Amino acid sequence: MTYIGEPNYRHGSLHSLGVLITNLGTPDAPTPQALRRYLKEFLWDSRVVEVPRPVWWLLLNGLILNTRPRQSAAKYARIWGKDGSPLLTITKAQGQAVGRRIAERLYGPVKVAVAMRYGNPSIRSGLEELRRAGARRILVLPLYPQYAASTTGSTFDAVTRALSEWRWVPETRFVMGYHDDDAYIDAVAASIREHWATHGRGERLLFSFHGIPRDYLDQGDPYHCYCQTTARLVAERLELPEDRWLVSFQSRFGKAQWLTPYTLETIVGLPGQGVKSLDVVCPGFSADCLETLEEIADESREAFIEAGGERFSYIPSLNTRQDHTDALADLICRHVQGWPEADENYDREAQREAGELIRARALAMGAKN
Ligand SMILES: C=CC1=C(C)c2cc3[nH]c(cc4nc(cc5[nH]c(cc1n2)c(C)c5CCC(=O)O)C(CCC(=O)O)=C4C)c(C)c3C=C
Ligand SMILES: [Fe+2]
Ligand SMILES: [Fe+2]
Repeated sequence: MTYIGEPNYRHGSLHSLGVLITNLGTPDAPTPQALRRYLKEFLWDSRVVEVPRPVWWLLLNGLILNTRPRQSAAKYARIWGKDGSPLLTITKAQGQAVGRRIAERLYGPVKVAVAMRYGNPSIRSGLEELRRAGARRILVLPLYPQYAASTTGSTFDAVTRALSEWRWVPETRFVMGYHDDDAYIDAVAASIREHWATHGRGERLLFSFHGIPRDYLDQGDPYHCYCQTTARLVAERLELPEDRWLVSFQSRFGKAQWLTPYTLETIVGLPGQGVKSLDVVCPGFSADCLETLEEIADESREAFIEAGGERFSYIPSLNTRQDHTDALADLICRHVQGWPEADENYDREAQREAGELIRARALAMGAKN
């Protein structure tokens, strides 16, 4: 085994704090070939599909990867922007905005890198970017407000797997979720209030979260609980009566039972109950992506209107809203507490001088740098 090392390390180098901001990932292009590559990596993750490997290998390679890439590519083509996949473009912009905000708030040097759990830029390349910037302490922030083993847990696996190949393993911390974080809840509530002020208010507000198999909840995954808590807290902030809001779960994959009620069934059932205007918000997605732009804003809207609904309004994800950036920056600043770069007594000049001294001593003792 050869570990990734620091052959050119200069004694006394100024160490920095690294922040790795991650999201799920997206194909490189809206084509069947790119989708095949992306789905192969994504759906082979045993945190995502827990079916025994030999059975799943046959199903995935014999059936799913021969049909789904084409269908999904057509959906991606509908939302693809001039700079690529919205999920990637938005996550990169979030990384830059959060980087600027934490550089103002932290005392020592800090580097932010953006990475995707599947596809590009990979977790490995994001960590490498941080290593090159001298990050000896790394905070990982997966942009999933509600912890799920299949998202946050899987990101933990990928990060620790990559770091296990490093010679000099950095101090590492993870943000495992922020479903009830005050600033996050406030930002979601503010985005809804602003949407209502501009577009008017529907008779009901539906909180739609990505689903997971029902069995994962039964095995102890806290995701379902966290989604319910987020929705309740936002509804409380908005002072919405109980009968004005609902929670549902979207994007079911495969034949097994997933978390219910299903979003599509809920949406098409509402006009029959007399609900003709509906607002939908997806607080589990920190960036707009296929699941919000295509499945909710397009497909679900059509289904609602076809079922007799009159007005359907999708409330965008928090994306690069200032209050979202501030909430994420605040989360980072709280999680790096106790690390020197976050300490108000951190003195950049003193660190640099100490570095010079160490380097001079190392040279005097015959080290090569
Ligand atoms: C926000 C949290 C998410 C959870 C939880 C989640 C679980 C989960 N997803 C699949 C299968 C697919 N998801 C796909 C797309 C997708 N999923 C999320 C987020 C969560 N997934 C996002 C943000 C996206 C969009 C990515 C983008 O490029 O815009 C897809 C790919 C698209 C498709 O072919 O339909 C699949 C497949 C499972 C099986 C699962 C839990 C076990
Ligand atoms: Fe998903
Ligand atoms: Fe629960």
